[in-house]
Amino acid sequence: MSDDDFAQRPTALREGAFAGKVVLVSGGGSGIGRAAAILFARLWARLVLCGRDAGKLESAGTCLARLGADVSTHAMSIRSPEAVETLFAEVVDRHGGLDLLVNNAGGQFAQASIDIRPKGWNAVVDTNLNGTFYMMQAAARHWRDVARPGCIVNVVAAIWRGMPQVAHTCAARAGVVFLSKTVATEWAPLNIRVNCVAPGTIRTEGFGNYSREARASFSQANPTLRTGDAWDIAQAIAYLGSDTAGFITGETLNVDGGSQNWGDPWFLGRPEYFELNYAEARLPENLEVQVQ
Ligand SMILES: CCC/C=C/C(=O)SCCNC(=O)CCNC(=O)[C@H](O)C(C)(C)COP(=O)([O-])OP(=O)([O-])OC[C@H]1O[C@@H](n2cnc3c(N)ncnc32)[C@H](O)[C@@H]1OP(=O)([O-])[O-]
Ligand SMILES: NC(=O)C1=CN([C@@H]2O[C@H](COP(=O)(O)OP(=O)(O)OC[C@H]3O[C@@H](n4cnc5c(N)ncnc54)[C@H](OP(=O)(O)O)[C@@H]3O)[C@@H](O)[C@H]2O)C=CC1
Repeated sequence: MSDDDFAQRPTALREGAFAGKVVLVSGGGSGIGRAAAILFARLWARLVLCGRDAGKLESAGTCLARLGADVSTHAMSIRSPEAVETLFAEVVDRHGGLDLLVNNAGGQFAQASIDIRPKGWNAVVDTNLNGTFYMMQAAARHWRDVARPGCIVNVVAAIWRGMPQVAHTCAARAGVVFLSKTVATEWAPLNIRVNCVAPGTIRTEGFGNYSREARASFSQANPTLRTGDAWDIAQAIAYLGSDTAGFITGETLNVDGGSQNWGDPWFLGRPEYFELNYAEARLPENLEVQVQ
């Protein structure tokens, strides 16, 4: 899907639903974050994008400005608590405050958990769990200090049956889900809602990090036997971030084509051990009798 497609795709959300609201999307330069930013621009939000790669952010910023959005871009890493603090100071300075934080930045590399080294484990947990927490905490402190309501949507993953070959990200995303449930209660008195969206396999630029075999498994990893696209996730994010979802907090919305129930994505390809061969399967003797 291209920017132009996302600028045209139908959406259930009301035009102007985010008029006057400031929305911060981390990882807004590509994939799901970029699609979400385009949707928010179409709903009249003012936008803040952050990510590490200034070039990606600039390109997304140009696209959003073309759609008429007031947008600022900030090259930084969510892994640095100091950079997060600076980001929020810049947002307040430039936009006067924040209404919705979309924690979409994240990622991982595929590796058997038995081989993951401490630096790699820490890099993934630091981005997906710690970085997400720094952003959530900075947003909550801002809303507490200015006595205004706020809303957070965290993009996690469909972790419910484990994620073989990306154990680090599975552990980190599980952390974010339960962190979200926890602070949804703690921060309710501050009028802050906190929810998650759990994507299944969604074809984005991020797929380029995986082998052809892995990508083939992604497209058959749910009962619909296809991948989702960034617009599917963008709409779920916008719904949970909107006033329409005002009575929803501490929830995780799965947008996964049913992968919770059936399907197995393999980030390095399916190991031979898991290749099923019903024709040659040996049946237990008593079952053999019933079958005859
Ligand atoms: C559910 C369906 C599908 C889901 C799809 C998506 O999510 S798509 C969307 C998601 N998009 C993405 O996932 C985008 C890509 N992912 C990222 O950018 C990740 O955030 C990151 C953590 C890999 C980069 O963090 P960073 O900048 O800190 O990385 P760094 O380069 O400095 O490495 C630090 C250490 O990590 C280790 N290590 C790293 N790579 C590999 C590897 N291939 N192999 C083995 N190990 C690897 C290594 O120990 C390395 O240290 P070393 O040995 O080099 O001294
Ligand atoms: N596509 C899929 O199938 C699924 C995706 N997800 C998750 O959805 C989110 C979006 O992924 P997707 O759009 O597919 O892939 P992308 O790789 O396009 O998006 C990841 C984004 O995160 C940003 N990012 C990564 N690390 C940091 C950091 N330390 N600080 C700031 N920004 C960072 C990247 O920007 P930059 O490079 O500029 O830093 C990039 O824009 C990710 O969290 C991903 O893991 C979850 C399940 C499935």
